[in-house]
Amino acid sequence: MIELAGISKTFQGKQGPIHALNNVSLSVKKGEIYGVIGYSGAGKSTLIRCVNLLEKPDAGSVVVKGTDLTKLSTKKLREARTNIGMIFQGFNLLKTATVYENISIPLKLSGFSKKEVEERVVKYLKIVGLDEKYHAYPSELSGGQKQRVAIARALAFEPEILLSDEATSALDPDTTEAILDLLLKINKDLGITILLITHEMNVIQRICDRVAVMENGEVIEEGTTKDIFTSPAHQTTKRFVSSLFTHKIPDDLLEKLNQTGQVFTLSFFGDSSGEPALATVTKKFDIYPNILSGSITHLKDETFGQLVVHLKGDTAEIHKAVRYLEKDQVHVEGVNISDKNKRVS
Ligand SMILES: Nc1ncnc2c1ncn2[C@@H]1O[C@H](COP(=O)(O)OP(=O)(O)OP(=O)(O)O)[C@@H](O)[C@H]1O
Repeated sequence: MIELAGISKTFQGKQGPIHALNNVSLSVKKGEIYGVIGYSGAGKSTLIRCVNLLEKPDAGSVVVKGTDLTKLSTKKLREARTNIGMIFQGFNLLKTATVYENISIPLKLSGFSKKEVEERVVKYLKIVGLDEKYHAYPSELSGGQKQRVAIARALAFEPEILLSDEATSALDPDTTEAILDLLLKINKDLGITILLITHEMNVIQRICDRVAVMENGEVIEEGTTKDIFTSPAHQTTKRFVSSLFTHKIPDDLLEKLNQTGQVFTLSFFGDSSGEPALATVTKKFDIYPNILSGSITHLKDETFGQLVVHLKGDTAEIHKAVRYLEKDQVHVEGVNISDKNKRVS
């Protein structure tokens, strides 16, 4: 649906050139929710703005539904953009216009008939759950309600793609949850493909099918949300995952425990989260587990649990137990002495 290939973008800053994007490629499939995560300055905003050419890349192609947008005339690009809605952290609503007008004005300007405009405003305000606020001004709405208006405005053009630029970053945790639920509903019920950028791992955890991690203008890791959570490879990805699972084991305890066995992080997915895997290996092998920390949460469609355990016993028995767990769909990662001082993820 969206194919970015070799995208580079350099800005001329006061202190010299800033390489905001350096040869970035990624591919978003039809119907999925794809998240790009990174710390401030990683290049996320520049990247998402390249998808609808609000930012023109210096190099690379932006192919949306088979058409390279960088090759289009201004007129054709304007048409192509109507298929790509966008929502922003700051909502970008007209302050002096009502909720109704915020949605209807862009439609009128695009040439829709009065009847069509009315039908669409009613339909999409209902979908975002704001059909009682037609005549309110943005100043009379909460942050979550403003974002709902912005989402209705984007949906009113009936796009196949929705770009979300930190849409929940200015919202409190409960409102964030509600807006993420709305994005899931839009994706599922209307079949809209969503590409979002965020610096919050809980956004990825809750709604994304796949994720790219960005740093210094580059994609440093990419995969399904499940893979990124169970086996993050890059240090930055590990930091993002551990921001949700803070199993911090004190240094001296870790050192002591590793003298009588080994400490592991066990990650469970889906059905395996409900199985007593640890109890089974304890019966089968000559090991004694001690649970140091644990948590369970939901990824988009699956349950994801983590346990940090100390397995006490003979090295050979521990290895057999680990192999058994791995066969049982449990992802096992050792927490070594060299990992102390780091959060376990
Ligand atoms: N118009 C611009 N002119 C000059 N430099 C820019 C411009 N836009 C972005 N940059 C620089 O490009 C780099 C990437 O910025 P970008 O906003 O894409 O990052 P980001 O990951 O979205 O960060 P944040 O989460 O803080 O918005 C930064 O160093 C930024 O200062």
